[in-house]
Amino acid sequence: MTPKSSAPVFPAPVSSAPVLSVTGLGKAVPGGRQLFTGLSLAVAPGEIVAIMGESGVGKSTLLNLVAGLDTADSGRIAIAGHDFAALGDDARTRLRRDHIGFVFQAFHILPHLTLAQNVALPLVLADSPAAAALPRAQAMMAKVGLGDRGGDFPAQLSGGELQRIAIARALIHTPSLILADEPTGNLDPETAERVLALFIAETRASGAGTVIVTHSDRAAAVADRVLALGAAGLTPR
Ligand SMILES: Nc1ncnc2c1ncn2[C@@H]1O[C@H](COP(=O)(O)OP(=O)(O)OP(=O)(O)O)[C@@H](O)[C@H]1O
Repeated sequence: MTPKSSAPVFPAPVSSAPVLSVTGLGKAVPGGRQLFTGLSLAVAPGEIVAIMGESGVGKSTLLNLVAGLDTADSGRIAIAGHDFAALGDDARTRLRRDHIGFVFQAFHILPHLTLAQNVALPLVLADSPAAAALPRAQAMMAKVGLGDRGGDFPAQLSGGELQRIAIARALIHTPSLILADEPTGNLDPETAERVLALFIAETRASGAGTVIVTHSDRAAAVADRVLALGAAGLTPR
């Protein structure tokens, strides 16, 4: 009989290295106006950072740059220690797919897929077989209170329900970094409050670093840090 090991069981190491590191970022809009220059930001694992600022100041542009969906004029962006600029197109796509969860209006739920298939998509794109991905998607949908809707299609859902699906999809592949652009935009105040509470609870449970771009004081109030984007760059609010 094998003796029972007395070796201690160590918890997974907790790394405080930033999941997002932005250094000296500069971006001008195509017309030439400088949106920001020398902008820096570090987000630790498990940290929730809200970015606020006037309309047109460049919040969504910053999020798109961090997501690798737009290219900066200067500076450096690293996700989970990987520098975007050092990677080719395929590796950059892979980094985005594996390490980032998106709650973006532009990342619409696909209308021709069932809700479970939509939620499973990040796993399938990361080469997980559908047979394994779908049960995980169902479990994630249950967490956001939509466990019985997996076979439905997006057109059958309300705005708040769709936003919950977007949250489930953003979290299913346990990303290191979650990027959310107005996660409660377009929702009535009561639904916005519920979706926000769910989003924060799930984000906290996942341990991912999170950046939320928002105009909502309610959303900012649940963040660990609130930064204002303006002419002086990112400043504490
Ligand atoms: N492709 C583009 N061509 C020209 N200008 C652009 C382009 N994309 C964004 N802009 C401009 O860049 C500026 C910043 O836009 P962005 O969407 O990042 O602002 P924002 O702070 O997120 O605004 P809002 O709070 O209204 O969503 C705006 O003035 C916008 O018109």
